[in-house]
Amino acid sequence: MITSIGTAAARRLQLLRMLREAGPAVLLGYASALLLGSVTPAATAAVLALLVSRLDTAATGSTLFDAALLPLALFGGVLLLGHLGDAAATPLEYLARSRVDGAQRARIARLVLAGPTVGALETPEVQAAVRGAIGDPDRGPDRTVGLGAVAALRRLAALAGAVASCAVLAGYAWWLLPVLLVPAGACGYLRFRQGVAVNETWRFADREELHADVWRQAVVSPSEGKDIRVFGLADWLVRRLQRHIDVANAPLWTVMLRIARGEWLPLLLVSAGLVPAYTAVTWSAVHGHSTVAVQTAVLAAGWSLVQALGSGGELLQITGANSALAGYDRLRGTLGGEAAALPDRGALPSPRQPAGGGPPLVRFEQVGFGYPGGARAVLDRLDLEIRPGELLAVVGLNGAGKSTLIKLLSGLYRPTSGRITVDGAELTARNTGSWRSRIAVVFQDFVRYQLSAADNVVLGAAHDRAALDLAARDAGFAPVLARLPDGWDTPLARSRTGGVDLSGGQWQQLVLTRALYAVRTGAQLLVLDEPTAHLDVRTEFEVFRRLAEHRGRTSVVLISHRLSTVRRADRIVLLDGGRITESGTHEELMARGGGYADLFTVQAERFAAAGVTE
Ligand SMILES: Nc1ncnc2c1ncn2[C@@H]1O[C@H](COP(=O)(O)OP(=O)(O)OP(=O)(O)O)[C@@H](O)[C@H]1O
Repeated sequence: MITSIGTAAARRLQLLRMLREAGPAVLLGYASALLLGSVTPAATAAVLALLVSRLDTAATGSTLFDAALLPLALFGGVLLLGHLGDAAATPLEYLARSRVDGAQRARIARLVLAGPTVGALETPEVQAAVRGAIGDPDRGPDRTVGLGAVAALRRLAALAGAVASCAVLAGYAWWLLPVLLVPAGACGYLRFRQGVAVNETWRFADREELHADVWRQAVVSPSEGKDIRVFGLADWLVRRLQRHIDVANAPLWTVMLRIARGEWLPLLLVSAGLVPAYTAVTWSAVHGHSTVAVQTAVLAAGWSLVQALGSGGELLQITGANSALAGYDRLRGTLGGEAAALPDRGALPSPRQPAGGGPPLVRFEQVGFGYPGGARAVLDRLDLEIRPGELLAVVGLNGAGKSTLIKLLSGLYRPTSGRITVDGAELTARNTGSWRSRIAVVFQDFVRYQLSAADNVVLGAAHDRAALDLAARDAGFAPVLARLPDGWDTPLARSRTGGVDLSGGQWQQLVLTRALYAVRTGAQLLVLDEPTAHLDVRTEFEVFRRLAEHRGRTSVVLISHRLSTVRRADRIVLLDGGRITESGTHEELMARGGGYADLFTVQAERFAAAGVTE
C-alpha cells in the first residue's frame, strides 16, 4: 500500500511538472482561477456565519440593515470572485490540457522515430505501449497526460479549498477537524483504489482492443471498403468488431458493477464524519453552548471539506493518465536503448543532405537474419558484394528474402549474425543516419502520402524544379504530370480540394521519380524493389533504359520478377534458401543451366505461348 501511494505521489508530481508545457501565463492564470473557485465555499461559509452572527446580535429596523450590509457586500464579492474563477478556469484548462497533450504526442513521435530500425515497431508490446502512452480517452478509462495534469492541479486546488475549510472549522470548533478529516480521507483513498482497479483490469483487455481498432479502421477505410462490399463482409465484420469490443469490456463491466454495488461504503464514511459533526453542533446551538452562526459555518465548511477530499472524479482522470505515463516509460524502455545510441540523442534525421564521394562498396558478410518472433531464419550466412557503380539484379522465388535483404541494406533491421559493411565500415545504429543520406530506396509497399505531387517526391526537402522535371522524365512520370490540373502542386488525394488520385502504375512512376530525384540530389546507391511491377511493358523498357544511364555514377540494386528486364543488368544474383546461390551476367547464368536459367526459360516460354515478343 505504501509503495502504491508512493508511486502515485511520484506520478502526480510528474503530471504537475508537465504543466510547465502549458506556458507560464496560462499556468498562472489557470492556477489562480482554480484557487479562487476552490476557496469560495470556505469563504462563503465564513461570510454566512458573519451575516448570521450580525443579524443575531443586531436590533431591528435600520440597525439590522446596517449590520447586514458589510457581510452582504462581502458575500456578493465572494460570489463574484468565485464566478470569475470558474468562468476563466474552463478556457484556460482547455488550453493547458491541449498544450501538455501536444508536447506528449511530439515526445512519443520523437521516441518512435529516433530509432533507426523498425523491427521493434512490429511487436504488439510496442504498439500497446504507444496506444497506452497516447491515452485515448475514447478507450475505456485511458486518459491523456494533459487531462491528468489539469486534474492533478484541480486536486491541489481542492486541497487548498480543504485547508481553507479546515481554517474556518478550526475558528469555531477545532475538535471537528479529526471527526471530519479521517472519514473524508478514507473516502478519498477508497476512490483512488477504485481508479487503480479499473485501470489494471483495462490493461488486460488491451489486445482485444487492438483487434477491435483494426476492424474499426477497416470499416471506414475506402480500400478495405471495396473488399467488404464486394465479398459481402459487412455483417461478418460488424459481428467480429462487436465481439472484440464485448470481450474487451466484459472484465471492466464486472469491476464497475462491483464498485457500484459497494457505493454504500463511501456513503457510510461520509456520514460517519458529517452526522456526528452536525449533531454535535446542532445540540450545542440548541443548548445555548454555541450560536446559529457557528452552526451555519460548520454545516457549510464541513460539507465542502468532505467534497474536496472524498470526491473521485479527478482521481479517475489522474489514474487514467498514470497509465499513459507508464505506457511512455515502457516505450522508452523498449525503444530508448537504440535511440540513445545515436550521436545526437533525441534528434531526428534531417532531410536528405547532398553526400560527397562516389558510389559505395557494400558487403554482406555471412549475414544471418530472422524476423523478431519468426520461427525460421530468412537469410543464412549470406555473402554478397554490391560493387561501386554496377547495376545489380537480385532474383528469387516468392518469399526467398529479397525484400528482407533490402530492409537490412537500408538499416531498417540489424543482421542477427554477420555484418554489413559500407566502404569497409560496419553499418551500425550510429552511422545509419549518414548511410541513409547516400541511398534512395523504392519499397515494394511504398507509401502514398496525401501531399502534393512535388511534396510526394521531395518529402520535406526544398524543391529543385529542374531536378524534379528531370527525375519525372527518367521515371516516365512527365506525361502524367502534364495532365495534373495544378502540375507539381496538385494534391494527390481525392479527399482534398482540387485533389486527384493516380492509378497503381502512375503511383509507381511517382515513387520512381522520388528515388531518381534523390539520385540527382546526391544519393549514390539506388535500391528498387519491384519498381516496375505495375508498369506496362513499353513504359518499363523506357524506365529501365533511363535507369541504366545512371550506372557508373550510381550503384543500382534492382529486384524484379520480370527477367526480361533483369537480363540487361551488369550482374544477376539468385537468392535461394537464404543465400546467394548463383552470380553472373545473364549469358553466364544461362550457360550454367542452374536455377536462374530454369526461371528464365519458364518465363520466356510463357511469354512465347502468350504471343508476347520482347
Ligand atoms: N515483417 C515481417 N515479419 C515477419 N516475417 C516476415 C516479415 N516480412 C517478411 N517476412 C517473411 O520473410 C520471408 C521473406 O520475405 P520477403 O518479403 O523478404 O521475400 P521476397 O523474396 O521479397 O518475396 P516476394 O518476391 O514475394 O516479394 C517470408 O517468409 C515472409 O513471410
